[in-house]
Amino acid sequence: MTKIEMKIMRQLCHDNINSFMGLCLRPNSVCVVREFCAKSSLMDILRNRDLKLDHLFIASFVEDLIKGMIYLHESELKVHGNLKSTNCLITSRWALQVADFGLHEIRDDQKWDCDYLLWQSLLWTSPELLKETEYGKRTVKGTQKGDVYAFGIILHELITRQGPYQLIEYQDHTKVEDVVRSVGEGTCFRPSLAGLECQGYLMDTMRLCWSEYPEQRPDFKHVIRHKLKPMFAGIYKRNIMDHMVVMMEKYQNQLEDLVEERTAELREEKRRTEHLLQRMLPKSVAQQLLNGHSVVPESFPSVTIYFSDIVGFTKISGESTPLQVVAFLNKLYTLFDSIIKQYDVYKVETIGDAYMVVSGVPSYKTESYHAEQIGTMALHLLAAVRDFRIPHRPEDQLMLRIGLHTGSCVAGVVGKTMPRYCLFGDTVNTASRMESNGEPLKVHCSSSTHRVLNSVDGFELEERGILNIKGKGAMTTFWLTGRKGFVFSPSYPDYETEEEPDIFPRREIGGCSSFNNTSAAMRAVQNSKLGLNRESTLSLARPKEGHSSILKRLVERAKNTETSIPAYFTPANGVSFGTINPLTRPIERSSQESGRSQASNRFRRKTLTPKLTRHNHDSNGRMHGSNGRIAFDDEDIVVRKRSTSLPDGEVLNLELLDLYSSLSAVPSHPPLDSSPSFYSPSPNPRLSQLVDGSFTSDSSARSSQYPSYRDLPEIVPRKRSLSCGDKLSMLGLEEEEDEEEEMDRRLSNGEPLEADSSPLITPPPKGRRARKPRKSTLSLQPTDGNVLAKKPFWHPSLRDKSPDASFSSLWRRLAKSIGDETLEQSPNCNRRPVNSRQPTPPPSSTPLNNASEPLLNASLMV
Ligand SMILES: Nc1nc2c(ncn2[C@@H]2O[C@H](COP(=O)(O)OP(=O)(O)OP(=O)(O)O)[C@@H](O)[C@H]2O)c(=O)[nH]1
Ligand SMILES: [Mg+2]
Repeated sequence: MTKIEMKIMRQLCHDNINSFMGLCLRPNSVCVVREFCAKSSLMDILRNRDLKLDHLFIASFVEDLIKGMIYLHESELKVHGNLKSTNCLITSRWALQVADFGLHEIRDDQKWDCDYLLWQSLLWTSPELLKETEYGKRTVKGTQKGDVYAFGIILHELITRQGPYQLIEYQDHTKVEDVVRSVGEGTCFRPSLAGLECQGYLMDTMRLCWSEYPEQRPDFKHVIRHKLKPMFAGIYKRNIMDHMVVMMEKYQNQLEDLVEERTAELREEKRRTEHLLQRMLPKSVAQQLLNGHSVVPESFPSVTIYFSDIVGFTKISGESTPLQVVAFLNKLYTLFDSIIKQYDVYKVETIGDAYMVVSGVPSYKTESYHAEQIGTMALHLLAAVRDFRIPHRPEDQLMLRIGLHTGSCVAGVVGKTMPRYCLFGDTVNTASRMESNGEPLKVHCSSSTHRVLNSVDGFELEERGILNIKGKGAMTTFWLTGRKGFVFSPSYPDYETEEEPDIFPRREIGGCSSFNNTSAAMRAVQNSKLGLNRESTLSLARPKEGHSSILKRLVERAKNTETSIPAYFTPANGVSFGTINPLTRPIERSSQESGRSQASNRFRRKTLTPKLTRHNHDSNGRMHGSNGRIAFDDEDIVVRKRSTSLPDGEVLNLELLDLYSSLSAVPSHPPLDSSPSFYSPSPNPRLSQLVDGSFTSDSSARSSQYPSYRDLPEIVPRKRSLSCGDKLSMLGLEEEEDEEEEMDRRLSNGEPLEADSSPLITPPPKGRRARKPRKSTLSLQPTDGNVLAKKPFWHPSLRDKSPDASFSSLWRRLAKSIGDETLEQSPNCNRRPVNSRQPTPPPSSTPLNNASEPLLNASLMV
């Protein structure tokens, strides 16, 4: 039985049927050898969220599946018996092929690696077959109605992309088993249609296909194909070859988008890393490290250093929980950080309650400038601390002691694991001594700082007297009490709503997080006269070429929420407000660009509303003979006839396709009339209309690039080029249309459809390989006996088939690759169809030219 079945299987030949080669028997397993499909299974494709499948892809898969199943059901095999999305394979050219049919006797003993796989494989099995097989304990041949049931489940999968019964997330068998048992119990448990975004006819078809009673399920050829006809309208509008080119282009564009998105993510990660580094080290130093340079220690002549410490911190910590201490210090240092941002200073470090800041490092200006920055900052911090409340001890006044000193120092990076930018020299010690010998809520400074501050306008200093400083001896020191003209408000920013560092929380990509709480930030600015961090808010605003879609979206979003952000510049430390609108320019630019596809960029110089001029058209608007023209104001582009089936060997003008698709964002224009010049309402269809030789208005094709199923027209008058499997050579074009119309009429009148007297697929003559009529656009041409020679390499009839991959050459490759394994099938069997239009190349001269892509796939069955 199996041998006969295999013979039949080997004779099957259809673009949508995966070729079966034979079996390879091993001691404990049987390998099925079949054609390899580069893009793996439909289930894998649907699960891959990176792949955007628009309705054209889905419709094309459905159409291929239906064609394959019609062929299979009309073949001698009659039944698939194992239809599921893992057995619908996708070729490198995005054609769907039905695989793993038949051989139920061999599968009967199949062992599953785990229970999940067993139960999962039953999700496509109809209730009556579940009962018959006792939930997969036995394998049966299956039935055509069972295949239809499986098709219904696959259709649902195609729409939801969430696996059969939307169980994509469940990887344990219990849930899957529950579902299978519910189906088997005959309770009409089926995938949910609630909230499904698809048109009514799709849901109807699904419901019909998975009817509880097999006799209520429709057949593929007459009912399913007819019911789903509106879905294929998009495909038929183009001919299959145009469609394939468009599909491949779309795939390519998707890949480009994906690369762009990933690049944007990478860029963002890099930005975060750099940002993190820049928070740990001064910017210039971080940049040197990022550039791979070592940082040489640098000496600075006269910098001013600030030290502060909390008086009684040890006592406070002793009386508090560690978490309270962390919360307290976090609140305090967030406040400090927000203040010091306004000054030209660098925060060196915090050690416990100690806070160290320097001005003059790593970029040095003048002695007085740096002393002035630190002096003003110290007064500002002191003012803020007076009003500061310890969160868990609101009654206590925080006692901060501040010390300043001016002098020379050396700065450099120490350590490799956690590199730190440190200051060295006696100036650091002296500044620390000034702090430790100071008094709470006072700024204590050395004589050198006093000298410099005295030279700057407005600083008020009082001599403290002579102090014996440990390790230094007697020193005259001073109190910095204020600065004339500067009133530091005791209020401080609402640090709880202050912008958070965007390196740790992954909230928004692209630096928009700074604006997340715009109003809070503005409030903070107004309350405290503090500025926003211009640096971080502007980081997104750098214009850059080739915005990724993620960035485009972000910029668009930012634009929508955009407000003028008051930004505070500190020429006089806290007196003036300005307004910046950092995002405006780049947004304008990116939003203009976002509306266009990449292809459009190439044609940007052309006007976006091209005038099409028809040439050689008749009164019906049909185009004759040679080329049409598109006039772009002053430029003419020749529209070539679709070339692939033309005897003069013209080629499809892909550039033009690109151009047309690039114009898809152009708003619609009035439909065509018969005047010689008109506007293009929708570019892509226009091309297909041009090449098809007829002009009709086409509204459905104006939909966006990824329309939902709702966008599909309910009923679209069939206007199509013929596709593979159509019996055009026998019927002629008109007969084909008549047959369709007749079927439409009968179905709409509720008349039964009797078996087709002229089947699309001629049943294979007994003992001979089925001959499949291959037509498509070729049939529009006078057959000259060697039409195949004119087929381009991507012609559907050649999809995934090496022209030289005759069975014998495949067999030789297989035999070579598996050595002396037993092969069930005779290699001498000639698989070339008797009436094949392509002469069979002699086996000896058959080059194995497709070696880079394996053509065989051996799936293991234990
Ligand atoms: N790329 C590629 N992947 C394949 C091919 N055939 C199968 N696969 C992968 O292997 C998975 C499992 O396929 P099979 O081994 O046939 O198992 P199954 O379809 O779940 O079960 P049965 O066919 O009933 O044995 C598929 O989902 C694909 O991911 C192929 O031709 N090409
Ligand atoms: Mg399989």
